[in-house]
Amino acid sequence: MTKIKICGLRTREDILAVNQAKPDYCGFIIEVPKSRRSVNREQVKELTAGLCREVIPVGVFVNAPANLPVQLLKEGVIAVAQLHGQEDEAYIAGIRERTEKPVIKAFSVRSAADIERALASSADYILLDQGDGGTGKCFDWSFIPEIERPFFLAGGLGKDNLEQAVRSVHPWAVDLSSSLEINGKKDGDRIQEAVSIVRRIS
Ligand SMILES: O=C(O)c1ccccc1NCC(=O)[C@H](O)[C@H](O)COP(=O)(O)O
Repeated sequence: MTKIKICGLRTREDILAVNQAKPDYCGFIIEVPKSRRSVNREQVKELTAGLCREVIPVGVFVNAPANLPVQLLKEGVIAVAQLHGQEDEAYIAGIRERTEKPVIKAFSVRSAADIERALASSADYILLDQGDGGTGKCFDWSFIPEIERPFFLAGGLGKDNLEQAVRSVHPWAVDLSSSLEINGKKDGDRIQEAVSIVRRIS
């Protein structure tokens, strides 16, 4: 069954919405000043405290000092670290050794070579995305070959292309953010609709 991650949660209303819709994962953009979805470590602690147990909390980081994801993983505030910057193999290895928790490494796809680079990653999961993350835009899925390892597909996914993405690209998980927002805020009905689409077709 294809898994679904809802990313960029910021408020208690967002938590109530995912508790109801029950995606497999939810994501928090943590201390990324350039993102309007950024939350600080205290906020993410408060938010995840209200999260139901079935939904796995993922911390999304961009070139953060490694102590930030390590501390939050060790405290159990997040269960998975998603690295969305230029973190290298040594950084990934360090987090895994220090925490024994899973790591998702995101790659921006502009060519088939970017996919090759992603496939060589030692991370537990790779995430194929457009641009810097949270852009609401798709990349060209025709770059994606048959992939044996589990991967997240992200970038511009929404109700109009979710079914096509699952059926044609066969990702292990889909990751959505922008299309689930109205005026910059997550919308509970859109979250529910996206989860229902994925549950129905997988
Ligand atoms: O969402 C952000 O603002 C963001 C900022 C910096 C790094 C990553 C970010 N988002 C990561 C995600 O996992 C998004 O869900 C993913 O890129 C898909 O986004 P969208 O195209 O908006 O559905």
